[in-house]
Amino acid sequence: MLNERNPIPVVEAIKQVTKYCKKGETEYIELTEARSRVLAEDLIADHDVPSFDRSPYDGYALRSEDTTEVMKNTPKILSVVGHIGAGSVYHKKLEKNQAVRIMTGAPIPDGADAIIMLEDTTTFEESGKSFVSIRKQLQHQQNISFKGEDVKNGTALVNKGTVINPGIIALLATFGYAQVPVAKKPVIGVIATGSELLEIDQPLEPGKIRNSNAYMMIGQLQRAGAIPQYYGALTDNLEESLEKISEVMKEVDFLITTGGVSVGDFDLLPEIYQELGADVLFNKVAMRPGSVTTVAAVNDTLLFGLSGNPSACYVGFELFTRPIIDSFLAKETIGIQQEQATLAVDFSKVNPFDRFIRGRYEFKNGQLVTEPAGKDKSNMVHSLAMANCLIQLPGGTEGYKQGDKVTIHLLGE
Ligand SMILES: Nc1nc2c(c(=O)[nH]1)N[C@H]1C(S)=C(S)[C@@H](COP(=O)(O)OP(=O)(O)OC[C@H]3O[C@@H](n4cnc5c(N)ncnc54)[C@H](O)[C@@H]3O)O[C@H]1N2
Ligand code: MOO
Ligand SMILES: [Mg+2]
Repeated sequence: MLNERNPIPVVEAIKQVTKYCKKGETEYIELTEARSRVLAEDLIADHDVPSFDRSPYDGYALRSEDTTEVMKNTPKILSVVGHIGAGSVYHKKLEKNQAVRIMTGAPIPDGADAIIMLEDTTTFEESGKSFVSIRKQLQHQQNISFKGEDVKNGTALVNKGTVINPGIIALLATFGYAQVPVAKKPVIGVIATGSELLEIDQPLEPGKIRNSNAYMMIGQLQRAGAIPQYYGALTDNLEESLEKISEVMKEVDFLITTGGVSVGDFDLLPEIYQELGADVLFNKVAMRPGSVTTVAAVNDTLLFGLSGNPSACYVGFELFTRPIIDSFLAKETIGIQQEQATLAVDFSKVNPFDRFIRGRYEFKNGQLVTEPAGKDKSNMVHSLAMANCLIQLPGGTEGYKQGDKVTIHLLGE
């Protein structure tokens, strides 16, 4: 048990946490439920797409050699021997000077090697028979959508670990995935702590506040692709809290608590970790907000002791819990996307610790620019609502100036 608090660098803290990465199992779900889930197996084509040569136009299928004598003012007349739409097949072989009227998507009849568009033809009837007048010469294989031109059998299409988007859903449907193998979502318990907390349906009372962190984290967990399991708020009572946390740990893959990790008289988490015999990975990180963020492990179950201050809780989640979710889902990329952006305003507050400011980014004249989303104190909630990124300002002895290049962490909204 760590009693002293030695701040460790953020990257070191992330490294400590990711040692406990565990990969979840695979489950099969309906294709209609697959969007935003993580593909658990490589998607490899098991047939050509299209699986037959087909017409890209509404027109006539013909033998290009029958069009060699077509001149500008002397069209060629072909006998129309069939009529097929997409989904139908012309079963005979096309003979000399024959054509089949064909619609987009229909298979090229045997013997035909080109398609002429309807616009380049005139159809007429004579003695109860159909004919088409061809006004254009065609080349061998002209206007054919070839078997396998889109995807060749055996092509690796999408890697496992990729988040499924509507385009991938189109591929999965093309290859007949009625059930899709996806990474099972981790179940993550959420417990709020603090005798001051009211539930969201309770009226305010003197000295009390509504529990916003638990609901915020439920949203963050859903955004990250996990299943939140909310176990309510605990009052500052050691025995009851210890009992509840020990019980909940058995039901979840990971557990997050918010509040009670600092040095206050009612901050019970340090003692709870001790009672649990937990291995405390760190209890101070060289960052603002969230310096008191604590992560402990009981066997392979991580306990994320996030701060009670809303902004510190939010940042602690994004930096430390999100990578664990990504690795449980076996995502190709772990952690939220980082980019370089230009600071749009001065940020003069100096801090020896790295700062993660709730920010907004946008493109201006092709450049990514960013600025704080609102007031920056860790006990504030308002700026969280406006944030679409975290602006990382490395600790030091000087502030930052408008125009400085900074790293931003995109929250994925
Ligand atoms: N003497 C010191 N005091 C404090 C230190 C320190 O190093 N020395 N650290 C400060 C920092 S930094 C932070 S951050 C907070 C962390 O406090 P805890 O994680 O122990 O959280 P609590 O004390 O339980 O609550 C802090 C604050 O947040 C409010 N809170 C708690 N839970 C919720 C919730 N579910 N929804 C909304 N708001 C919540 C709570 O009412 C308090 O106002 O400690 C500083 N102090
Ligand atoms: O560093 Mo505390 O965790 O936000 O203000
Ligand atoms: Mg406290």
